[in-house]
Amino acid sequence: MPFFLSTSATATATPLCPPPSPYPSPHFRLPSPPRRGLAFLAASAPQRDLFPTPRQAMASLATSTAAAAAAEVTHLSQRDAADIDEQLMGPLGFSVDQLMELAGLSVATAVAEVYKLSEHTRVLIICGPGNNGGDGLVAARHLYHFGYKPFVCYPKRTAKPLYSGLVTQLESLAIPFVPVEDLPQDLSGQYDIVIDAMFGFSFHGTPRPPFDDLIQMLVSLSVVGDSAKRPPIVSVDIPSGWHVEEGDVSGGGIKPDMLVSLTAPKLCAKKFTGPHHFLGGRFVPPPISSKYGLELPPYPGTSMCVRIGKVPSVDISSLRENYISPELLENQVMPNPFDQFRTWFDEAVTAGLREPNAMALTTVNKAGKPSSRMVLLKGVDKQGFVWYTNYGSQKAHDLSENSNAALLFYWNEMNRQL
Ligand SMILES: NC(=O)C1=CN([C@@H]2O[C@H](COP(=O)(O)OP(=O)(O)OC[C@H]3O[C@@H](n4cnc5c(N)ncnc54)[C@H](OP(=O)(O)O)[C@@H]3O)[C@@H](O)[C@H]2O)[C@@H](O)CC1
Ligand SMILES: [K+]
Repeated sequence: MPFFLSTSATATATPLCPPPSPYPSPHFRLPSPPRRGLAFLAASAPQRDLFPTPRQAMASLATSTAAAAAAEVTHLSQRDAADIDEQLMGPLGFSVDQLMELAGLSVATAVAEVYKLSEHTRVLIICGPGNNGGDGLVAARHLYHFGYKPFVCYPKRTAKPLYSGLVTQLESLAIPFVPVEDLPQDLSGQYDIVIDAMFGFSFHGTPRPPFDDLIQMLVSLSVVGDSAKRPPIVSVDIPSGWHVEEGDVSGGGIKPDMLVSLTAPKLCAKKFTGPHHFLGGRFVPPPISSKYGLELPPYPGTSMCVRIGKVPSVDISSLRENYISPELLENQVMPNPFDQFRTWFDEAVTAGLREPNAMALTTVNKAGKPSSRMVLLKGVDKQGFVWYTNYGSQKAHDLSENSNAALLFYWNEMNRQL
C-alpha cells in the first residue's frame, strides 16, 4: 500500500486507491512538524517490501565475509613473484606502466578506504629506486586527486622515462618532493599517514643508505605506544627491509599498520600482524591464476582492492567525523518544508548519492512499541510522501493501530538529514 506524508499538522491520510485487501483502509495523522522538519505519513494499496530483512542482509554479509576469511589465500615465493612479473610483461602483453598504474591506484584506494580524508590529510610517500617506488609515485598522484595532500620523498631517482614521467606528473600537481635531510626525525607531527614504497619483492640483503636510516625512522615510528597519536604506516607489497619470504627476521623491522599486497601476497605477509591487510592489482588473468594455483579473494564490485582476513573490531566511542559543511541557519531554509525537501532531494540525486530515496520509517504499535525500517520513497507531492508496503507487514499493522509515525532521510555525503 502506498503511504503519504502530509504537510498539514493535522493531516489525515488518504488511500491512493481502495485497498484490495481484508485490512481496513488506514487513516494516519502525525503531530505537527518542527519548523524545519518534515514529519507525516498516511497510507493505501499492497506492494512488496523493497529491502531485504535485516536478518537476510546480515546473513548474506556474514557469509561473504566468512567465505573470504576461510578461503586459503595463496602466498608467493620471491621466485614466483618475479616469474609472474615476467610473464605478465612478456607473453601476456602488459607493459610495466600499465601494471604500475593499476598497482598504485589499488594502494591509493585501499588507503582511502581505511584512512578517511577527514582525519588523515597529509600523506608522506617514501619511494625506493625500483617498481615498488614507482607504485608509490602513482599512489601519490591518485591520493592527490582523492583530496589528500601528498608529500614525496624520492632519494634515489631512476633515470628511465617511466619514472621521470611520473615525477613530472607530480610536479605539475605541485606535490612537494622532500629531501631526506629535510625530514624531521619524528614524523608524527607533520604527517597523518606514511606510505612505505621503498622495496618490494626484489629486495635482498640489508638496506643500503639512505634507506637504512629511512627504515629506522619508520621503525621508531611504529614503536610509539599509542597508535592513535602517530601516523599509521602503510607498506606497499612488502614491509621494506623484511625478508621477502621469511618476514621480519631480526624482529626489529617496520611494523606496518596496513599492508597492501599486490597481485598476490608474498610469503612474508603471513607474518604481518597489523590490522589492515589488503590485496590490490586487479589485473591477474586466468592463465596466471591457473598456472600458479592462485586462491585469492574476489574483488567486490568495481573496487580496485579487497581486504584479506578479518575486519578489525573498532572502538565505537572513537568513531567520529569532522563535519566541515557550512552551518545551516533558520533564514536559509524554505518556509515550506516540502519545498525544502524537493530542493535537497534533487541536489542529492544530482550529486550521485546511492539511493537518496531511502528513508527510515518509524512506526509505533498500540502498546507504544516503536519499530524502524528502511523503505524507499516512491513519490512526493502536495498531499504527502508515498511509499509502499503490504497490508500484512508490521508497518501496516502499526499504522492501522497508531497513526503516529516519523520519516528520516539521511544524506551522509551532504551532511544533511531531514
Ligand atoms: N605483477 C607484479 O609483480 C607487479 C609488481 N609491481 C611492483 O614492483 C615491485 C617489484 O619491483 P622491482 O622488481 O623493481 O623491485 P623493488 O623491490 O621495487 O626494488 C628493486 C630496487 O631496489 C634495490 N635494492 C634491492 N635490495 C636493496 C638493498 N638491500 N638496499 C638498497 N637497495 C636495494 C635494487 O637495486 P639493486 O640491488 O638491483 O642494485 C633495485 O633498484 C613489487 O613489489 C610491486 O611493488 C607493480 O608495480 C606492478 C605489478
Ligand atoms: K614496501
